[in-house]
Amino acid sequence: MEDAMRQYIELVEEADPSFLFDDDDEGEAVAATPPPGSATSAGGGSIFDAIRDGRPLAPFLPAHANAVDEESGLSALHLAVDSENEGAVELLLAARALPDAVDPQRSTPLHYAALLGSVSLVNLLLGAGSDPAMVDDDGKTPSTLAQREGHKEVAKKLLVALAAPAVSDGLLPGRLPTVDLAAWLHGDTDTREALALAFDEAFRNWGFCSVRGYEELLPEAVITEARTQAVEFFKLPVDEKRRLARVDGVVGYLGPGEETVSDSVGAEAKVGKAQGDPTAKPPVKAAADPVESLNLPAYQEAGITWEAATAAASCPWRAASYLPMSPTGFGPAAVAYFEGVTKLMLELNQLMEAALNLPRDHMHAPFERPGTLLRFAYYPPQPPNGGAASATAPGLRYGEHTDYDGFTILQRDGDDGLSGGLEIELSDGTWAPVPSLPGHLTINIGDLFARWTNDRWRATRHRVTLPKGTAAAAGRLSVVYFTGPHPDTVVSCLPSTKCKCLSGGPQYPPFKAGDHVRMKMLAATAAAREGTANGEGGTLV
Ligand SMILES: O=C(O)CCC(=O)C(=O)O
Ligand SMILES: [Fe+2]
Repeated sequence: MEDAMRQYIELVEEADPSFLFDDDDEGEAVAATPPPGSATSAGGGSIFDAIRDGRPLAPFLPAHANAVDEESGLSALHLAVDSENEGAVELLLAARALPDAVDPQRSTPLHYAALLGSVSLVNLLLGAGSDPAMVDDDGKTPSTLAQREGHKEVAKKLLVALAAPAVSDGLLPGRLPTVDLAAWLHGDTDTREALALAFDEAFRNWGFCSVRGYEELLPEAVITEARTQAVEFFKLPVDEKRRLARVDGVVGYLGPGEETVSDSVGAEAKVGKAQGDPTAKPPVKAAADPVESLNLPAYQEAGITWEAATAAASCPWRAASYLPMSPTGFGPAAVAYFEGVTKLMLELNQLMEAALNLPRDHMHAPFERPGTLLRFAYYPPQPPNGGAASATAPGLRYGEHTDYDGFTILQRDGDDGLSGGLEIELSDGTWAPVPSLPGHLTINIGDLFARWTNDRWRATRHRVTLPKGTAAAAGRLSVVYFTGPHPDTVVSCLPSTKCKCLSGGPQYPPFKAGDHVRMKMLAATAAAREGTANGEGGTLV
């Protein structure tokens, strides 16, 4: 095994979850700021001259560790890396030079090291906490540059670092593991192997990851159009939206308070592990969720025959009365989104096959006619004190829950690097925000995948909190694609040595995908149907 890979595995094994997602600084570029005074020493010349000439840096440190050359806009660290002066790089980092200073093109020292293809410089910088996810003005990460230049070893190291939680000294803020789909689609065998490994570790440790590089499957313009149309839809008078409520009150339009997602926790207990499910926790006390949603399912309603969802023409909810007449653009925009995000799902399934060493195309048959649900969720503005959030769960927009099915592909507000309220439960029971970054989707898995993988992968509990202060006055839109196999699929432990089913370990009894998902959906909407929710409830058609 490659050294980089071994190091990565060691890092992941040592990682402490409690440091993940402490994302105050997530994604922020740290501008290289010159220290007060000049970067010139009495000893002659500047720190930049000393680096260029290979002279001792001691007279300039630590005072000028973050000096910026006025002419070029480069930090001392940029220059030291560019000069391949490892000694200077070490001294600067030890003197607390900012590892992610940016030059006028927003390139970091790690971009420089990647372009040079220097393994040792990349190691030094990553070790000092350089962020491999930083993008320059051209939207390139260091790993993209290394790949472009044919520096395979460096590219692989950076890809693995990108997907791994930042652990360095355990005190630095962590980040959501990130998987670059473009690298998966176009990378060589080594690259794909590294990504599959990272994918497995992400779901094994956190149950969540971030995905980028999906543009060729799901273009940004399609996302924007779907979001724009959905926002217009939710502005419609409530009577008009209610026309899209469905007879069973489980899918279609659900008004504010008609869902209590935390009621779904534990609803799957009936299909629990024969030996007892050690991860099952008692259901949390339910409060109706102040959210309204339009849910476009592939299969849930009796009487609707499921047709192949990968072909837009036969998408089951397209011809049915699921879609609003107004705004007129919403239907086509939803179909375009559905097509793109379904392609994305199929790639994630292939990553899953590689990650779990499953036979190639193992996921193909169950997903040929997948049981998906496309959900547009709108969290209306709330008064700053938490208003409509109920007394039992003040400050929540969407209660604690695990998702029900396969991959959840979440597109949410947030070009600001903030979480927008999404939080996950860490293994010590504390909650941590999940940063949302431009050009990234958040992926997590639901209980069905956790069971299918015999709990190798985690269905992590999460919730949406109400932002504090005036931010609560802004509405919030999420576009969520719940993926899953055809409802008739019998789910029993995947034939992967990684899932320990082949060796006869404890397993869940087989269950039907559709039964499981349906049970959870019914549980989440039961209170509204029975008229006990504290929301306004609604007349179902
Ligand atoms: O809106 C979000 O950020 C998350 C929504 C969610 O967890 C869900 O719809 O299952
Ligand atoms: Fe969720």
